[in-house]
Amino acid sequence: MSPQVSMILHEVLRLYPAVAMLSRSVPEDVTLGELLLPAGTEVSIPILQIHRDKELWGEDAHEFKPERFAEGVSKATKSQLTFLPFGWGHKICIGQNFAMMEAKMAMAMILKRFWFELSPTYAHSPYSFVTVRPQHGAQMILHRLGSD
Ligand code: HEM
Repeated sequence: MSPQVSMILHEVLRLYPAVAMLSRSVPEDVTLGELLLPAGTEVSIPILQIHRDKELWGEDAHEFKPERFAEGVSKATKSQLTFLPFGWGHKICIGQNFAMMEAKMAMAMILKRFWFELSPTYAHSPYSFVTVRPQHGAQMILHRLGSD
């Protein structure tokens, strides 16, 4: 499948990361720059805020622009840890490659048979309840290809 699909999926995961916030607990005293984190400290990693930070992503951080990822994730992030839809480190999502492949296959199967558009009943209201999801669902209208 074309690289454009990966770019689109990455941009969707940037704006709407399924997991909005991660936490880690510090097992032993750690010094981060001038900061001392004593053992037992809970650290939150605000993925959603990092993904939408204008200092990191530019003034258009809230806009849907898949072309940011035209040259891959490391170019888009300037090799910084600013794109974390699957987490990072030793607990990184074990299913990330599978999930990307699955999404591309599902897309290919749909696009082979249909074109689709958002239903006028759709109200854009993403919210985070365990995972980030559309609060009122995502109603689509599917048109069978070649039927009109
Ligand atoms: C778009 C789809 C998915 C997203 C956005 C996602 C995201 C995440 C995130 C953020 C974490 C936490 C990583 C961390 O703490 O650094 C995680 C962990 C995990 N994910 Fe996924 N995931 C997805 C799909 C999947 C799939 C398809 C599987 C299995 C087939 C899977 C299996 C796991 C497992 C087992 C962990 C725990 C890893 C550990 O604690 O060592 N995920 N995922």
